[in-house]
Amino acid sequence: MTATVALSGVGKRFRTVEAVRDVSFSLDEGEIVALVGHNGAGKTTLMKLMLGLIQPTAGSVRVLGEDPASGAFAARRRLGFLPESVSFNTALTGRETLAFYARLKGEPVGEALALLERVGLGAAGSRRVGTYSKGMRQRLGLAQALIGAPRVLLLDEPTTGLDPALRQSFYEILQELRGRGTTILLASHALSELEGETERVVIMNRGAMVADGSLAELRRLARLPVRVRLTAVGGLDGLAGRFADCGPLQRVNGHAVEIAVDDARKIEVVRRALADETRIEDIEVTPPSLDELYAHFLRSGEARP
Ligand SMILES: Nc1ncnc2c1ncn2[C@@H]1O[C@H](COP(=O)(O)OP(=O)(O)OP(=O)(O)O)[C@@H](O)[C@H]1O
Repeated sequence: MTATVALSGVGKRFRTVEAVRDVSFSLDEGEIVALVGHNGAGKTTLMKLMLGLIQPTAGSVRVLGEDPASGAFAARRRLGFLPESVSFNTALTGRETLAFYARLKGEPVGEALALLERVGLGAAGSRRVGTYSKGMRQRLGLAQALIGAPRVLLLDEPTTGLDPALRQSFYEILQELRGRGTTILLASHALSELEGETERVVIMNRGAMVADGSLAELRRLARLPVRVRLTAVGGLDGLAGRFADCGPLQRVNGHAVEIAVDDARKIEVVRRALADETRIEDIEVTPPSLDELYAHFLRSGEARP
């Protein structure tokens, strides 16, 4: 894998605010990485550093092998950015807007206009942006970010304002870009929707990185319990007692219990439940969600000195 973005010991201070401190990670070609953290955690600051809009006060930032804050940052054309709040000139049409950004980037206008179709705005291309819905403006923002087939795409809360169907097609576009080797960094608060879309997650807390890994790695590190839900035929008579030694157990309703088991013991619990097949009619095993992992790593980050 080739690293497209490399951060090493990066810090950024705005007067008294330490927005980012000692952050190191690198992003590879063809990966979608979620950047998550509470408001003010430093996500946008990291993106601005990668774009070269601001300079780090410590450490180094390299994007496509160059320093983005240097005046001669030739790789800027290979970078796409969708800011958190997209604001366009409302008097221009969608087509005029994309043509404007294409010229600004020195890219062929025709190719940029084809992106309107790609984000589902083909039919609305000749309408003024002032008449667009929030979701349409967001898609125009994505089309703008895709001009010039960027090798690195930085998206700041891109799915805000998109309905579920649009969100789905938005992630389809990202998966396609990933397949072509684009690096995608996606800052978001929408943890549950990220779960199926990204393999790797970087968690920020008050300017510091508190976790970086695939969901599987984060689950292994966090050692949070897996939930095993057993649904019994008839009542719960004796069921709680038979699984009491497996972990904390909660009644869900008159037919089901949920046991929080160590990952290492889940198979044993499932086997035991299967051996009870005359009584157990359903078994559901749920690993810790990204929401739970996020809360865990924020807590453990807070616990650090
Ligand atoms: N130009 C600036 N001047 C002073 N402080 C700033 C500046 N930009 C960011 N900050 C501060 O740096 C910290 C990190 O801000 P940043 O915008 O990176 O957070 P974020 O994780 O993107 O938050 P959100 O989820 O709300 O977008 C915050 O405390 C913010 O107030």
